[in-house]
Amino acid sequence: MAQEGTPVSRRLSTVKNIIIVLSGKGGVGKSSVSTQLALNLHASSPTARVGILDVDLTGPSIPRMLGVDGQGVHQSSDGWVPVYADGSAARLACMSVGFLLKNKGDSVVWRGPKKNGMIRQFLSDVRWGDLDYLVIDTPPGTSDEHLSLLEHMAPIHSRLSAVIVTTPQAVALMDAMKCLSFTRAVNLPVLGLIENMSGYVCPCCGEISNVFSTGGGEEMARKEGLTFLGSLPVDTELVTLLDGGSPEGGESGELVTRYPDTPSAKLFKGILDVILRRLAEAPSS
Ligand SMILES: Nc1ncnc2c1ncn2[C@@H]1O[C@H](COP(=O)(O)OP(=O)(O)OP(=O)(O)O)[C@@H](O)[C@H]1O
Ligand code: SF4
Repeated sequence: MAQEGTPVSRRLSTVKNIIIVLSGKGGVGKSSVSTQLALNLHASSPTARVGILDVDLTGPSIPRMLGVDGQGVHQSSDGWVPVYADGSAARLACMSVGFLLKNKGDSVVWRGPKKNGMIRQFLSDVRWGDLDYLVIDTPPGTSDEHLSLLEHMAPIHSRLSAVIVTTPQAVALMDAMKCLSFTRAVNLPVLGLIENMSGYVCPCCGEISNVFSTGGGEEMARKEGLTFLGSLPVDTELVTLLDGGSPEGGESGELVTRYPDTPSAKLFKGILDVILRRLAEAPSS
């Protein structure tokens, strides 16, 4: 097929759905939502094959959240072999610039063309194999990385969709609006909006208290004609799991087995149901 002619489109021809996770503002929990989305998609069926690609080049956090940051990718004759976060099951593949840095904690200071080249390489050189879903975690805002991603994936645009993450605060919502305008400008379908850090799960009794404002995301979704995917409260169990990795990195598969017991996992199931329904409605390539 003519549209499958670029190295990126050829490599991603075995990927059924590509979900780009966006946020207007930094620190609203985009990477934790990307990680949870990948974990929930992985758990959605015993055969689901999921990839997660971290293109937050200057602040890659997915390897740490998945508990695999001590590991490295290696080069095969057919490209980079991703790191599997579910151990020998090998159904949850992860690729991040974090695996390529010499020292943990090193940061990447690259100009636009180098970032663009790295993103192209991530999209064309990773040996994902057959995937039902590829989740892409992006930097906050709408930057060179977002434009590069969309440019390289233009031939497979019909398989792309986005999820927008915000917190309930007015300043985050304003930035989420900018993000939404970006998706409209580049004609990227939005599956819906998630309001993260919406209320607080009490570590003693598990009750959700609305200590901060909540509902702003839902209100924005209603006004803008977006699907509201759901709210996720501040969950101390989740943060311990995602941020508490050992200095050497965690055991592969550990997060996959521990995550389902968190309050967030139970709430994310509802969000996943809506995402899967929305994906089924969307026209496929
Ligand atoms: N619902 C939540 N409950 C508790 N902690 C959370 C929640 N969501 C995110 N966090 C924590 O908040 C911090 C920031 O989250 P995260 O890195 O996912 O944000 P981000 O939007 O991807 O940030 P960046 O701007 O660096 O890309 C992390 O320590 C994460 O574990
Ligand atoms: S929700 Fe409030 S009252 Fe209930 S256990 Fe937690 S802190 Fe105590």
